[in-house]
Amino acid sequence: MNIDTIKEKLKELLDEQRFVHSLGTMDCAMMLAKRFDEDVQKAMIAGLVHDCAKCLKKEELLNCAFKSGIVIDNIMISQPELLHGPAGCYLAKELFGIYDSDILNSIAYHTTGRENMTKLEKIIYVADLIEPSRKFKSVELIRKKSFENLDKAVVMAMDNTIKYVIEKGGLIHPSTIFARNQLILKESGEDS
Ligand SMILES: Nc1ncnc2c1ncn2[C@@H]1O[C@H](COP(=O)(O)OP(=O)(O)O)[C@@H](O)[C@H]1O
Repeated sequence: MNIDTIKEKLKELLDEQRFVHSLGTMDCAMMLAKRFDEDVQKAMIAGLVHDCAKCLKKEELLNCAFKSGIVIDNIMISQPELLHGPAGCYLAKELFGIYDSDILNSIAYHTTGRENMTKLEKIIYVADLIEPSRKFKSVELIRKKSFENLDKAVVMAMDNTIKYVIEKGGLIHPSTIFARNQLILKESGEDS
């Protein structure tokens, strides 16, 4: 499926604001892919499709998440906003005919991140947070960092999300903690 066909189909699945966010994420993913020598087409598709399950009702969300093949844990069940990544991975295959595992994993893990993230997974994780319609306080700092050092930008993005979830009194998904620790250890040269 080409990008224009994906856009048309995606428009039917998402509300206006989420569709605009998806186009913004696609553009940022494209720029980051060029900057960090990643496959631009893959980055654009992953950025465009990453939130395709965002507007599903809870029952459908659970159903698609369980069919994705991604391990669905108790934290995800008790915070269902964490299910749209895995559910999106399933829909990406079913509705958009996407079978590239790096694209599918970038969609599946775009909310939590995980240990050993690929370059594409990091690009989608960051692009989701820095796209132009995002307006939170430290967004400009993360935008700037994302074109200088992708790993540091992922850590900054995780810090921002972790603080936000804590302020809401929510549970932090452990994959985010593992991913963040790994990237910080790598940066300080203590991961080997
Ligand atoms: N690592 C995490 N652990 C727990 N909850 C999270 C985590 N990351 C994000 N969330 C929650 O999931 C929601 C959806 O995340 P995300 O898809 O990144 O945001 P958005 O819906 O703004 O695109 C966030 O608003 C937050 O409440």
